[in-house]
Amino acid sequence: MKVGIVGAGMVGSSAGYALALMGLASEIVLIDQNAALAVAQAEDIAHAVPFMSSTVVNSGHYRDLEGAGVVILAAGVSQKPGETRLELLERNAAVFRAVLAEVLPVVPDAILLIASNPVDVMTQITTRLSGIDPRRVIGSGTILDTARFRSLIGRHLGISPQSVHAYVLGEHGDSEVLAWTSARAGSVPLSSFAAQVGSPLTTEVRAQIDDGVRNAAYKIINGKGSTYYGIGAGLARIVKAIARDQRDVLSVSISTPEVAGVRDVALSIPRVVGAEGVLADLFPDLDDEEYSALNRSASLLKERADAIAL
Ligand SMILES: NC(=O)C1=CN([C@@H]2O[C@H](COP(=O)(O)OP(=O)(O)OC[C@H]3O[C@@H](n4cnc5c(N)ncnc54)[C@H](O)[C@@H]3O)[C@@H](O)[C@H]2O)C=CC1
Ligand SMILES: CC(=O)C(=O)O
Repeated sequence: MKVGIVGAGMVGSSAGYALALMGLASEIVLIDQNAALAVAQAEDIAHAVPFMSSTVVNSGHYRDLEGAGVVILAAGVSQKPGETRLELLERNAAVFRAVLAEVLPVVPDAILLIASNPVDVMTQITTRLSGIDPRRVIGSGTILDTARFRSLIGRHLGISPQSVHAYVLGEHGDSEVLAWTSARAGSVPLSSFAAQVGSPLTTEVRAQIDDGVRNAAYKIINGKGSTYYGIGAGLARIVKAIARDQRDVLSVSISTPEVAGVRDVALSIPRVVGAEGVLADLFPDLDDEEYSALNRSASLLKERADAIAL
């Protein structure tokens, strides 16, 4: 599958690098308003290819997206230290208006995979502006938060994060909801597993993990300016599910008819992802506190998306 990437900065190039190393795309095209940056990133990534795969990596213009099955949208501004994702909204909405006007005429049938923040609202905006079936306009949503959650739980329990089945729901941002109630390790409920291995999930441990997940981006941005390796791999993981029609259950964001009592809102819940985009939505069992938190997250996102003029 040919994959287009619009925005060849840290996130777009990291996604391209991950895709190339994993051999998930036959061809990658990187596009950026800074054409020299796109050329340089494509060349650098192409030099990694002979070690790992046979992906053809190019830079190009919007017309070079023709034939792409997935287009990743990673253009726009990123957070400065202390800035929230939602504070980027007006600036990145303007970027998306310009970018979509170029992308849509060339690849009206491609699946759009959105990374730019605030990713849930950008997903809702893209759905509205494009008129594409909402199941084919996919935000990376909480795929990264879910990876952070699984990593910290795995570390606490002394097991691989791949044996942890837990999801972060709602906004990819401050109001996100760590779904503890439905979390499992292997097939065992998380608290039971934790007790059996002698590493109980005390209130203090849960609070530390919550902080580690919710505030990961702020800490990384303070330390090195931006985050990109994690989301680069996450975007490649979503492309893999699409390109190979894997029907993986991933926490991604799409515009959804109703979540936790809130209508027409883009946010993350676990969803089945395959060649046609999102094939099914899954609503995990939540306790009252988690449900209320998801309702608050959904309400906040809907309010922000409804307020933006297109
Ligand atoms: N969804 C997620 O989990 C994550 C999302 N992000 C978001 O991804 C976005 C990109 O972040 P970075 O790559 O670090 O930023 P960056 O500044 O390194 O790259 C952004 C690129 O977009 C390009 N661009 C801006 N306006 C454009 C336009 N109109 N047309 C074409 N290209 C344009 C810029 O020239 C720049 O190269 C940000 O919004 C950031 O917050 C970052 C990390 C994780
Ligand atoms: C920047 C961002 O959205 C993240 O790393 O979660």
